[in-house]
Amino acid sequence: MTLFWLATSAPAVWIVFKLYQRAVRLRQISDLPGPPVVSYIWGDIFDLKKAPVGTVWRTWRKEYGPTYVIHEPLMEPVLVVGDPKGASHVLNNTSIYWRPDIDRSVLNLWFGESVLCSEGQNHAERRRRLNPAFNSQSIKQVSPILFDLAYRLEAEWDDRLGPGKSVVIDVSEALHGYSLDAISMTMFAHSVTASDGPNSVKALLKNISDGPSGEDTAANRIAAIVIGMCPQLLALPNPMKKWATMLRTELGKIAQEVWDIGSRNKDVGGMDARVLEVLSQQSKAGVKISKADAVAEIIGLLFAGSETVANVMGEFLYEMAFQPHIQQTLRQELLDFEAKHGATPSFTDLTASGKERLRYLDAVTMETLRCKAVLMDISRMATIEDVIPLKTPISGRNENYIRVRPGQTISIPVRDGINCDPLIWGEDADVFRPERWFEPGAAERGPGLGGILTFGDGAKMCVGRAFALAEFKIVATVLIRRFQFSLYEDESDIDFYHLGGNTVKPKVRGKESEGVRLPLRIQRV
Ligand code: HEM
Repeated sequence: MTLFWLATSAPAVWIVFKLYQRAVRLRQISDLPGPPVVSYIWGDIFDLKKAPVGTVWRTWRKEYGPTYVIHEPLMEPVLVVGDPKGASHVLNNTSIYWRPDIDRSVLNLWFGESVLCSEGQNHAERRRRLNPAFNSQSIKQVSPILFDLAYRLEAEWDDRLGPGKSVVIDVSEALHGYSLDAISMTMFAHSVTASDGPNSVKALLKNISDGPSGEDTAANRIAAIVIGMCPQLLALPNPMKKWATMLRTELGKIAQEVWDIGSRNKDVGGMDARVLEVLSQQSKAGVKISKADAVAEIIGLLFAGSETVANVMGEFLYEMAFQPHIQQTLRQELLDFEAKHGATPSFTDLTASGKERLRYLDAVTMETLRCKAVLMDISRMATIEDVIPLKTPISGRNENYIRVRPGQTISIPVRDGINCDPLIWGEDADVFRPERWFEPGAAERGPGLGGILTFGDGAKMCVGRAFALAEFKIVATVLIRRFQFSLYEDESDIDFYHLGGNTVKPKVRGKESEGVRLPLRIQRV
C-alpha cells in the first residue's frame, strides 16, 4: 500500500515542487518590464518563434529597454539580458551559467556526449582537444580545399547558366552542400555530398535543422512543454528521436570509418583530417579519447559547422542582391586587387591585416556577421544565486543590477538584440552599412569578438569562428568576382525565421509552406 501510494504520488509531488521553484523565480523578477502575457499556458515563446526576424524582438527592445522578462509555457519566466555588461557577465562566468538542461539534453540526443553539451572541467578538456584543429595555422593548411570547393560551386552555377543571360538558383541548398563538404573534407577527410546514400546525411542534417517538430499544433506544444519540464522524457520514442537515431547511425558509420582511417593517415585523396589528426595525436599521447567520444564530436561539428555558415552566406548574397551598390563596390575592390597583383586574392591576402588588407571585404564581412547573426539568442541557466551587473538600469527600477535565482533561464538576444542595439551602434543600428567599420573604435563598441556576439563570448565562444570566416571570405570573393546577384522578380520578398536548431533561415513570403528557400537571379559579370 505504501509502495503504491509512493509510486502514484511521487510524480504529483515532483510537479508541485517544480511549480513551487517556478513561482519563486517568477516572484524574483515579476516587477521587471516586459510584454503582457499572451497566454498563461503557452507563454510568449511559440508566437515569438513564428514571427519573422526583425519584428518582435526589436519592438520589445524599443518598448522595455535592453533587460526585461518574457514567459515560456506555464509562466516560466525568461530573463532577457540585452545589456552588454550583463551579457558579458553571463557568458564569461561559465561556472555559474550553463547551457539550459533542455538544450543540453537535445544536443546529447542528437550527437552524443560532445563539447556542445558538456560543462565545467569536462567542457574545458573537450575544448582543449579540439582547439588545435581550428587555429590559424591549421586553417591555412586546409584553405586550398576551401578554394577548390568554391571554384566547384562557381563551375556548377556557370553550367546552370549555360549560354543563357541569367538563371534563378535556390542558393540556400547549394551553399548547404558547400559548407557540409567544407567541414567534412577538411576536418574528417570525407566528402559528405559524394556519399549520398538512401538516408542522405545532407537530407538528415537538413531535417534536423528545419525542425523535427515542424508544425505548430496543440499536441506538439504540449509535448514541448512536458519535455521542457522533464528533459529525460526525450529518451521515450518521439519524432525527434527517430531522426536523431538515424542521424547518429548514418553519421556514426562515417565517423567510425574516418576515425579508423584518420588515426593512420594524414591526407586522404586530396582531403584533410585536421580534427581526426589532433584527436588521434592526443590519444596516442595518452589522453583518453574513446571512439564513441570522437564520433560524438564529429557529428556535432558537422552540424554546428555546416548550416551556420551556409545560412550566413545565403543572407550575405541576398543583401548583395538587395543593395547592388554594395555588391559593386566589393566587386570593384576585388577587380582592383587583381589588376594590381595579377592574381585573385590568396588565403594570405584574405586574412591580411593593416594596410595590406582588403578593406571593404573586411567591412562587409563584419557587417554581415553583425546584421545577419544566425543565432537569434544564446541561452543560459543560472546554477546558483547571482547578481548580474548592468550598464543601463532596468526601466522603472533605477537599479543597475539584477538578482537571479538558481534555475533561472537567461536569453541573450544577439540578432535583433545586442548586435543591433542603437545604444551601441547608433540610430542606424538596423541598417546594413559596411562603412560603419571604418569609424574609429567600431570593433570595441559591443561585447564579444570584434564588438559583436555572433560567435558568442567567453569559454564557449564558437570553436570554428576562424574557419567560418575563411569559408565566408573565400566563397564571397570567388562568387562576387564572377557573378552578379539580383532579386528574383517573382519571389523577391524573403523573410527570415528562427527555425529548428535555433538558426535563422529564409522563406519566400506568401510561400512559407514550401520551406527553406532563397531564390536569386544570377548573371555572369
Ligand atoms: C558563421 C558561422 C558560425 C556561427 C555564427 C557560429 C556561432 C556560434 C555561437 C554563437 C556559439 C556559442 C554558443 C553558446 O555560447 O552557447 C558557437 C559554438 C560552437 N560552434 Fe559555431 N558558429 C559558426 C560556425 C561554426 C563552425 C564552422 C564550426 C566548426 C567547424 C562551429 C562549431 C562550434 C562548436 C563546436 C561550438 C561549441 C563550442 C563550445 O561549447 O565550446 N561553429 N557557434
